[in-house]
Amino acid sequence: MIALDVQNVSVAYGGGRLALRQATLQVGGGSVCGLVGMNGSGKSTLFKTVMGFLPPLRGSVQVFEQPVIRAQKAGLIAYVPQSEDVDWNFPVSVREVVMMGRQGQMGWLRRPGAADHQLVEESLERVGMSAFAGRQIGELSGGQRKRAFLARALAQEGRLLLLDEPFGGVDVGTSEAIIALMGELRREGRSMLVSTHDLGTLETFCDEVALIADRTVLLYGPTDEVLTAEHLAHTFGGRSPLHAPSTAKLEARP
Ligand SMILES: Nc1ncnc2c1ncn2[C@@H]1O[C@H](COP(=O)(O)OP(=O)(O)OP(=O)(O)O)[C@@H](O)[C@H]1O
Repeated sequence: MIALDVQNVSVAYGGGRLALRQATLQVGGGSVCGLVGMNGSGKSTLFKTVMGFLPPLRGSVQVFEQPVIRAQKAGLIAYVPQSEDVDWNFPVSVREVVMMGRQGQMGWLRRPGAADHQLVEESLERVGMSAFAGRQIGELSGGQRKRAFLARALAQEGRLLLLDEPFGGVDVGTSEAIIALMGELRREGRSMLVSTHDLGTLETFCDEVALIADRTVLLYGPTDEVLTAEHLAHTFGGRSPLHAPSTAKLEARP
């Protein structure tokens, strides 16, 4: 089954110029897909579109064969935002952030039950943040902040995880811990779309890679087919698209 199916999606912020132009991308069920491109190429916009924050002007987005809004309501999509997109002064503790991951499942009026509390503690434990659970989120290091939001995504139990630059501003140890966690999640059958500038580690954790430049997806498919010097030169040289995404089109996995 295809976890994420983005077809010819165009998006603009506030009716301005297009921030995504006819982007097409698929992520296979149970796969980890790296999303690679320069600053301003459209990675965060793609995440926001898949989250349903930005409605496409054209094209369609489906998550596990459901429209985004329905997939969102069903709690299928978990999002780990870029650190820049979080208000770190917000007066909330790490534990409270992680509990926010349960909100969709609880509904707005229900209070968390024992199972919710247990899942929050397990998620904190899994990312090594139990000792920091009571801390205000602004009082964390860069790596701890990433871990806190990863724990929120775990608590949510989403089947598709969107990780926007999980390695930004973290040390080698934290990067390795995040990669190990992604491996565990993949073995659990979760699918991931992971934006990163860290080209060196892509091959270690990605089944698939999507290259994005000038606000559209140039190419996506199996890591070894996509991640060539020539393709990367096109992506980072800002030149025109190589060829249609279908050349390295993903085979659907069971
Ligand atoms: N809130 C916004 N309002 C208007 N335009 C925006 C907004 N956010 C991003 N854009 C524009 O949309 C395009 C894609 O930006 P986006 O933030 O998706 O890139 P990115 O690949 O995530 O970049 P980075 O690697 O720097 O995070 C850019 O041209 C950018 O200037």
